[in-house]
Amino acid sequence: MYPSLILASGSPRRRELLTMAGIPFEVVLPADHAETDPVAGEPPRATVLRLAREKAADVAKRTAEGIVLAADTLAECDGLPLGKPRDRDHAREILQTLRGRDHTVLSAICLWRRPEDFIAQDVAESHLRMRMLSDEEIESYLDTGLWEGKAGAFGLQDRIDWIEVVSGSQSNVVGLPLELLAILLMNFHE
Ligand SMILES: Cc1cn([C@H]2C[C@H](O)[C@@H](COP(=O)(O)OP(=O)(O)OP(=O)(O)O)O2)c(=O)[nH]c1=O
Repeated sequence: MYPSLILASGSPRRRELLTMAGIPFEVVLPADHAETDPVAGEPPRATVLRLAREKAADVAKRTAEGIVLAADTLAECDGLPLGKPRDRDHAREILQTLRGRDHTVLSAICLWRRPEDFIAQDVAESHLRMRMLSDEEIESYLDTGLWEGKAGAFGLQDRIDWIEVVSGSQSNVVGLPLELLAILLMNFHE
C-alpha cells in the first residue's frame, strides 16, 4: 500500500492539478509563519527550493505517517524574482515589466516522507513569452482581481492568448509541475 499524500498548500490551483492527476490526497495547511523572509540576492531557484522545504517541514513535524508535498512558485525576469503582488499598483508594475518580454516561471516541489524523514526536492522551469499588452488591457485584467495571490501578477490560465509557453511544463506555470512530481514520487516508492 502506498503511503498517503498530504498536500501542504492553500493554493486552489495545486489542489485542482493534483485532483486532475487522479492522485488522492488530504490537505494540511502550513502555518503562515512557515515561510521565512526573503534573503537579499538569493537566486530565484534557491528561493523556491527553500520556501517549498520550509512549508513541507512545517507540516511534516505535525504528521505521523505519509508523504508531505509542498511547492513554491516564482516568476523571474532578467534575474529578478517576481513574486505575488502586494496590491493593485504592484501588480500593474509587474505586468508593465513583463509585457512583451520573455520570462521564466520556476516551481519547486519538496516531498517529505514521515516517519523516515526522507526528503526529495527539485525545481521545474518553464520559459514564457508575454505578448505586448496595452495599458488598457492591463487595467481590464487588474479589474478582474485574478492577479491576487499569483506569482508574476498573472495566471497563465486566466488569459491563455497572452502567454506563449516557449518551453517547459504548463502545470509548472500554474504552480505544480506534474511531470516532476511523477518522477519524485516514483523515486520515493522504489
Ligand atoms: C505564474 C503563475 C502562478 N500562479 C500561482 C500558483 C501559486 O498558487 C502562486 C504562487 O504562490 P506560492 O507562494 O507558490 O503558493 P501559494 O501561496 O498560492 O500557496 P501555498 O504556499 O499554500 O502552497 O501563483 C498561477 O496560478 N498561474 C500562473 O501563471
